Amino acid sequence: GFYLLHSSRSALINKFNMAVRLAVPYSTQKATTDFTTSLSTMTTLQSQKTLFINVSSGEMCNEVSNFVFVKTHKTGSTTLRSLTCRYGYFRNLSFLLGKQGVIGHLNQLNLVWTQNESNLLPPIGVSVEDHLNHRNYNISNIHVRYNGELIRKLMYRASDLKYFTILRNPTNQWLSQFQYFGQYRKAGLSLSSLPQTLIRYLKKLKERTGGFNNQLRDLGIHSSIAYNSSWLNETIPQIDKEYDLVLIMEHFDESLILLKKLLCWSFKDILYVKKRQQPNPLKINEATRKEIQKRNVGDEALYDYFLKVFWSKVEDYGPSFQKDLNQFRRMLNETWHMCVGKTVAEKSQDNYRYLETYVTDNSSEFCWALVNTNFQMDIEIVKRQGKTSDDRWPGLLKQSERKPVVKPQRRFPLRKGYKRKPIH
Ligand SMILES: Nc1ncnc2c1ncn2[C@@H]1O[C@H](COP(=O)(O)OS(=O)(=O)O)[C@@H](OP(=O)(O)O)[C@H]1O
Repeated sequence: GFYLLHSSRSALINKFNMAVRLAVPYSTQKATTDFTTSLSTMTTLQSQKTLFINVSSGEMCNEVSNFVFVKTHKTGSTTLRSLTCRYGYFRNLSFLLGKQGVIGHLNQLNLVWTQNESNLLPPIGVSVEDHLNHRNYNISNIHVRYNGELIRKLMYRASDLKYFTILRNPTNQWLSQFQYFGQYRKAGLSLSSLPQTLIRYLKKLKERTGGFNNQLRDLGIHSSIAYNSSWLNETIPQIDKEYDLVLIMEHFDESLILLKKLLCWSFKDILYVKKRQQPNPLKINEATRKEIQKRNVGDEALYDYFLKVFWSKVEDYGPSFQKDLNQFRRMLNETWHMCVGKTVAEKSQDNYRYLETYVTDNSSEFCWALVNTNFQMDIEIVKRQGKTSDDRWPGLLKQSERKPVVKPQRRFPLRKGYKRKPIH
């Protein structure tokens, strides 16, 4: 795992002591070893670039702050996006964002980018009218059908960006989208009888319809490839070359340990609260699953391939993987108790769409950003990049707590009956 240098670590690391002491502020070193204090000192660290040492290999690495996260649909991507937003928000980094949409998703990268016009929000420090300078973004993490060439034109340090995305078991991904986006309603089906009626609906679908192979599509691959096995066999290894890491939703925490290593981030950077979780996910029988699988052939091949790549990366990580994972999970648990107050199921028509979490009273700005109720932090990010209004903002913010005024605190109140456990 990666640790900030600490003087009591091995002789190998002591070799680098001098260099790291020069590069890393003392408060940052302390932050990694004392998690509770680290949260309260978080806001003082925002603009510091941090140099870490990889304890297992003794290698030094530089924190990566320029990256492209290709956001797929219904794959845990809002959770992943939320932590990447937090990372960039506290470091004053610029996000590639569209002018339209409540939080800047572009969906299709149909770029309007001329001297007179741009459909992007400017990066920090650039005016809204300076259209040709709507580029040099540090982070791309919105929904946008991937087009590497186009994205690279817009990003800062395009040659050394890190790329990652996330995939999910394709049947569960399809079910999640079918339910969440209300596609069952458009199909004339009711949610309560879906487990029984879905199979009939699937069998009647015309070939190549029904919103299958969406993960391939989000990665910018034309749907015709999904049904052609020789093209698939050629295309998937090419996708592999484009990405430094493909996370797997079913192994979310493990994936984040790999991401932390790739980006040379701290444990604190990868902490998260689950977003967009449906309280009543569909449960279907094996025969229905098979019908979905048959149509999702492209996504199935994609997922199988990257699941293998994922496990080989875990193996390459070495024996400290389990220890790091355990440490991370302890921190997740502690953070949850510290930051999360109530959880509410948000309803839309006949469906409870997702669970929304709210911060505890008097919590810190870190907790506010971690919990990110109703996209509050995303809204601050688009505002910071020149978006002045959106009809949906008041509606989103209405139910949520206001952004707290932050006073650094040493300790945070715990829920009644919860005992704080040491992290190490
Ligand atoms: N950490 C973690 N681990 C496991 N699963 C997780 C996690 N975070 C989100 N989720 C599940 O991801 C689904 C939401 O995906 P997205 O955020 O990508 O949806 S969206 O396309 O942005 O609307 C949604 O799946 P369903 O509940 O099946 O719909 C979430 O429950």
